[in-house]
Amino acid sequence: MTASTIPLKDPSLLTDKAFVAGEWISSPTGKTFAVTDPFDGSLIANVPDLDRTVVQKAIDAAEAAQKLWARKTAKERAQVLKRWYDLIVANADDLALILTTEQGKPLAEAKGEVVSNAAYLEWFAEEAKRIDGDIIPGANPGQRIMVLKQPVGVCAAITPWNFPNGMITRKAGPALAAGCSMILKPASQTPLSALALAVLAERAGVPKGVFSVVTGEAKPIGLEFCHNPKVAKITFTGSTGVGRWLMKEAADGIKRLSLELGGNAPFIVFDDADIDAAVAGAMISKFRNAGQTCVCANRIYVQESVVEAFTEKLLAKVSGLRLGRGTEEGVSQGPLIDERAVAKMEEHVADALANGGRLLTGGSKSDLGGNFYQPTVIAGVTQAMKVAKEETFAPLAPIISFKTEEDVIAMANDSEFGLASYFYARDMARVWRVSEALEAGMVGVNTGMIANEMAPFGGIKQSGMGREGSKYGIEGFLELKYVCVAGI
Ligand SMILES: NC(=O)C1=CN([C@@H]2O[C@H](COP(=O)(O)OP(=O)(O)OC[C@H]3O[C@@H](n4cnc5c(N)ncnc54)[C@H](OP(=O)(O)O)[C@@H]3O)[C@@H](O)[C@H]2O)C=CC1
Ligand SMILES: O=C(O)[C@H](O)CS(=O)(=O)O
Repeated sequence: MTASTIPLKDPSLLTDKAFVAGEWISSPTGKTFAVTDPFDGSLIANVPDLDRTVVQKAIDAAEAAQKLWARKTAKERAQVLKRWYDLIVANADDLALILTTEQGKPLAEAKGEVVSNAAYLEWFAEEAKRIDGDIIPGANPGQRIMVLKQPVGVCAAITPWNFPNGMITRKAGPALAAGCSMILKPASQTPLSALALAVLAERAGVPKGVFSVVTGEAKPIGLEFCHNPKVAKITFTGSTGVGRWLMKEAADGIKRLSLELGGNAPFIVFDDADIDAAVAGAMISKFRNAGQTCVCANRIYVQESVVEAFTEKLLAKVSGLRLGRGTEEGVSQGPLIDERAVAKMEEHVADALANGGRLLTGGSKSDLGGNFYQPTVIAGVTQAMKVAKEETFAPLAPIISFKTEEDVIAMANDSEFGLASYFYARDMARVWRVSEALEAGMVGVNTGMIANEMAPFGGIKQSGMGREGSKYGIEGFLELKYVCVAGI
């Protein structure tokens, strides 16, 4: 679909201009890059490929604007964020259509992403009013220790293509609530959702310079974010490789970092589990966004005595998945984002089959062509296979059977990643033991869906640092200042 053929109720939400320092700009150098529909590769729009001088301008404006923004009362900032939230919800159908066109996921999922993540703006609008400091008794009778919480300052955000809308409100919500400003670099495959959010931010009354969207080549923009002394913090969602690179580059300036990186989530089904519920959870956790979420079940461990029953029921559900254009009624799986994603899926399937895995369904590209790959289930998978070690980020469900609780915990924790994990069990003692033993920032017990604005989303190990959502989510955008008040 091209920009002009997307049937939007409000066509002004779709823009091919970047939003810098409160102005909508074309590329000063004339350089642009193409945004295409992953369904058929058709051109949607060309957006500015901005160079570092424009990014510097956005940072300068963010620095000036932040000081004024931080001086507003929490209630004033909350009102702006709440208006932004209301506008997103009111325009959710259009935002979902833009999202599906540039990213490929089914429209219902896109709308779910838009609305459930707009909730982070609403949540943090409320949290803005609860950034409480502290008074601590002093070291002697004439002293008091006063603890203030102040905004970190100018924040740079980098977001991925798999949640082109939701990852932005998750970062902007706490940042703006805390009194920070933000310059966002969205993924080059999906910048149109970010720009549409900027249209609504402007309408909501976010002051000029407080929120900018810079589009362009990742590395120069990333370098500017890391080396510009005016940037106090970088918040990133994406691959562990890029997260590691940002950490190194930002080290000289000792910048604050929040990193939501890759995962390799174990999904464990114990013999006392409700098998139907476990299958439902596995379907949502594995196949949402065609397997392209950082919290996707990557390795499905099933206890020996229930592996046959679980697999049979899972296959029945997988056979009901329908591939197609995300805007078509009844489609549950869109295309993968690009050829690179298809190649990784092919590599993991080939490796599993070459090493003794048994293909139960799928295993090849779909007849639809392009970047469509069939939902695939492979049984007889082992810890040695690539699929057990690396994030597939595609619709591959590998089944690994296990004997004991001890064995499966060891296998689940045998990973450098520690983002999400899931397990299904009914024995309460087991629920406590396993929840505590899994090395992950998040554990879903008898559920395949764990993210919402009230919960602290984030990982341990090489899955990153910092949390998004909940009362903890604002902490990464605040500094503590201690004031020693003497002479009392
Ligand atoms: N945790 C998560 O949610 C995600 C994890 N991933 C994992 O990463 C794999 C690869 O996906 P990919 O899209 O390449 O992820 P990347 O980490 O490359 O991209 C994520 C974001 O980082 C930007 N980026 C890339 N390189 C730099 C850089 N040097 N400096 C600053 N920004 C940079 C990208 O920009 P640009 O688009 O312009 O390259 C994009 O905005 C996936 O298969 C998956 O395993 C991917 C996406 C999200
Ligand atoms: O991939 C991600 O960043 C998350 O999985 C998105 S969600 O699970 O929070 O929707």
